[in-house]
Amino acid sequence: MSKIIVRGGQRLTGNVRVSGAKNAVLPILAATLLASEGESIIHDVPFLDDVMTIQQVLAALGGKLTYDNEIMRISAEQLTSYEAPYEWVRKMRASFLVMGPLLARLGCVRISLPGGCAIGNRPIDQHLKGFEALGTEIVFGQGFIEARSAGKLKGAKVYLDYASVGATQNIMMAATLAEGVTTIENAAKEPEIVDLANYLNAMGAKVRGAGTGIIRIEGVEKLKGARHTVIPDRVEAGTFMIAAAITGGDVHIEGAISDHLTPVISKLEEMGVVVEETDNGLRVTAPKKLKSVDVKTLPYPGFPTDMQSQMMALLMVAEGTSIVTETVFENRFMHVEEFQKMSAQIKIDGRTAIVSGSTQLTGAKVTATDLRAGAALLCAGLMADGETELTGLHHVDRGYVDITGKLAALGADICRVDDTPAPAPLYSKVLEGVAAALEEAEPVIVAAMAQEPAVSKREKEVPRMKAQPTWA
Ligand SMILES: CC(=O)N[C@H]1[C@@H](OP(=O)(O)OP(=O)(O)OC[C@H]2O[C@@H](n3ccc(=O)[nH]c3=O)[C@H](O)[C@@H]2O)O[C@H](CO)[C@@H](O)[C@@H]1O
Ligand SMILES: C=C(OP(=O)(O)O)C(=O)O
Repeated sequence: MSKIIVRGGQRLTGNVRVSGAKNAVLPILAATLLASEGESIIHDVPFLDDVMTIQQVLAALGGKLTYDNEIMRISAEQLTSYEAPYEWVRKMRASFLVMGPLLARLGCVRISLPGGCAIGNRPIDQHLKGFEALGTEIVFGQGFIEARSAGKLKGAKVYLDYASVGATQNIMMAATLAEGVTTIENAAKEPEIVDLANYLNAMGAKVRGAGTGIIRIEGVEKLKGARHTVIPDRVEAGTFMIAAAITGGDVHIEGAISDHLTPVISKLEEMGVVVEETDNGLRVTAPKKLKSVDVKTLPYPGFPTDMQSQMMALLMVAEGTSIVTETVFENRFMHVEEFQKMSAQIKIDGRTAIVSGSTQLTGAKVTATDLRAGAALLCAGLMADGETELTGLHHVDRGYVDITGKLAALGADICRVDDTPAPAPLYSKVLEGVAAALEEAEPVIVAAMAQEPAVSKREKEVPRMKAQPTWA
């Protein structure tokens, strides 16, 4: 079983570069499916398992992709399937974001119900409500959904009952090619929504108001591939801010955008941490003793739920008692049991956790119960007495680029032990192998194609769906 081993007690110092944002790049890669012409070139694409997953989904739909040096090139001119396969969609919730683009491009989609971190029920009713308002008929199968529209989608007014990030993104993408104007009311305001809107507009879309509660999308005839650079990951940046603070360190977080981190910065400052803006990031300096604070997670610009567990790690060592309230996901305290193995004093009462501070944490064998929980346990391990051994690394690999290497470069006593080679490099080797094999086989394939009868040639020129919708 792969594990990360951290020995606590090292003060972190130095510079760490933040990678492109997972939660921005995934919807942007889904949106590349909207381009019926030209190639999209996406910069700062982080090397993450989730990125590999969406890459598989796009390839299964007919997208042609290359990925090198954090740059992904995608051509989706000829989609060959309307079906997002179960094997990939079950792995990651964000795969569901191909539904909007496929409806907009093809007028039909078959998609499995999404998986992802088990932090709550995570329904998709708001996504579907939006698609229905745009003129889509939706049928539920066993574990999957089929949806179709009788022609182009039609612009409509959509009011979201909850400012859902994913629903806002999915509906926004679907509306870009709809006839007429769509407004999304009570839209999510996260920076990742703004980043997606910027990319869509670069493709030729007309999206206004992203980052506010009302987004207006005027449908256009078609979209073209575009070049875009993904925003830095505010959750990764926030995680390193906590890592710096918990060790009483002095760390420069290169690429961190202060505006995206306002709630995290203000809570850290209340605790006594000094956060200074620099030309290209944030410098975090922490005193030895920190004060307790209360934290309540909320949609942006409130305190992010994706930073709740890391913040809790810090509160465990601050002086005094803190109250943490999780309002976004109903089951996002699973890390508490793991923290308790490290001697944390935390009581849970419904959606509230009461954290007693000034704890001398002790190293233990712990498991990442979700992506952010894994990072939070590493933060706790950085100042625990003795050795902490973290397993469940498949969660961490979904969303952090080489967190072990980055922490080690800041002075942490940390290492990763993989039974099998780490999944990401292995994957790239497979891709390299496939690319090399294809290159070698190309003359043979071309020759074989030239000998095929005329009827097959015609089929090749007209991209066909792999399967037909049940109503076709
Ligand atoms: C890939 C990605 O970007 N993931 C982020 C995204 O997830 P995601 O887009 O799934 O989060 P949402 O904003 O949709 O979910 C927030 C809340 O809305 C509820 N809800 C959502 C959709 C719906 O149709 N009905 C409904 O009731 C959810 O159950 C949850 O309680 O935003 C979350 C909230 O900031 C983050 O924690 C995730 O890291
Ligand atoms: C919950 C998260 O991701 P996802 O929505 O993909 O499960 C996260 O990034 O913390």
